[in-house]
Amino acid sequence: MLQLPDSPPRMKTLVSVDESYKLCRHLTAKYAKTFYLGTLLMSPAKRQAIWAIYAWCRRTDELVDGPASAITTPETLDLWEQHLEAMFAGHPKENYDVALVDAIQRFNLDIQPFRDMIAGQRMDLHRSRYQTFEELYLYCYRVAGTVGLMSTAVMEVDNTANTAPWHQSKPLYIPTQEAIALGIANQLTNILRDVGEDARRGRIYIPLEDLARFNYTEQDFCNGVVDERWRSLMRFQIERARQFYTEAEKGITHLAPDARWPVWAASMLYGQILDVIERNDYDVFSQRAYVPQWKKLRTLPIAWMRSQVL
Ligand SMILES: CC(C)=CCC/C(C)=C/CC/C(C)=C/CC/C(C)=C/[C@@H]1[C@@H](COP(=O)(O)OP(=O)(O)O)[C@]1(C)CC/C=C(\C)CC/C=C(\C)CCC=C(C)C
Ligand SMILES: [Mn+2]
Repeated sequence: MLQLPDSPPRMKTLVSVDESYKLCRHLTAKYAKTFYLGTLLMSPAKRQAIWAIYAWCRRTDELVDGPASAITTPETLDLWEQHLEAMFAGHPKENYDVALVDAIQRFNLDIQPFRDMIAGQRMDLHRSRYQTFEELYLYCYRVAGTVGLMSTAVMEVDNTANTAPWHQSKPLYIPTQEAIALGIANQLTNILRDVGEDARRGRIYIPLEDLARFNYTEQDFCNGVVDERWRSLMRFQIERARQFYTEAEKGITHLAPDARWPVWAASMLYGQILDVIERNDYDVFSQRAYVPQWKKLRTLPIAWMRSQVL
């Protein structure tokens, strides 16, 4: 269980940078098999930084979603935000933070996406319904689009085109919108995969305006009704998520060459969850869409090909 300590001791002795990266690596490997696989395709410095970011994001999410979430209050998140400010000032408070402080300095990370992520977790404290897609989009930007921004800063953009004389008039393209789009696509996928789990916790992330459009009620949702209305509604949601994957994938070619394969892999692997939902005939209430390991491994060479030619 991940938990924020009530009041950290003043002069706590923390682990070394290497030890801290190891902790972050273990956490990533344990909680995020798909992302972990993607990070193994990166250069050592980049993969370590992504583990540190992952660990911070996961621990932030656990505050509102984990086993001890019942005792999380807005003040808990205020304290978490103070720890964040301290990290960006170079002062880690906990063992996991040591690696993130190192990554912040190495990659000159911006604090704003981290603050926005906390704002997204605050939404989970007091909201369990979204009326429109615009409202859901803001939530998705905060909890996931921000991860795209954090990760892009680590993976770096391709600046080779700008150093070649024949490209000098071409401005450096930073694929910010595409990075956010991949975060949104992943989060929409998460939402569709976790419908059953969220319904049991009284949460509906699918916009209520979409439920109404397909004549499907909140009561149907809470009862886990899978019928033609639900299938049409899910087809619509899946199509929307895929549009974000398509937008995101156009940006991959603008990333540094060594980052393209892991990002193609992460995008394709996460997108396959949508294929499984379709194969399960859209029943996300009683079964969890799961991509088997052998299928994930089979995807890696295809992702590599795309990273070379697209
Ligand atoms: C130009 C271009 C395409 C650049 C690529 C940018 C890029 C790498 C984008 C990826 C963005 C990404 C991995 C987003 C993750 C979204 C996500 C899964 C968010 C989860 C939120 C809350 O959901 P929920 O509570 O419903 O989910 P659980 O059931 O609890 O899982 C999060 C849990 C918020 C916290 C996010 C994470 C823990 C994931 C962080 C992931 C990374 C840092 C890994 C990035 C991976 C690679 C391979 C670069
Ligand atoms: Mn969560």
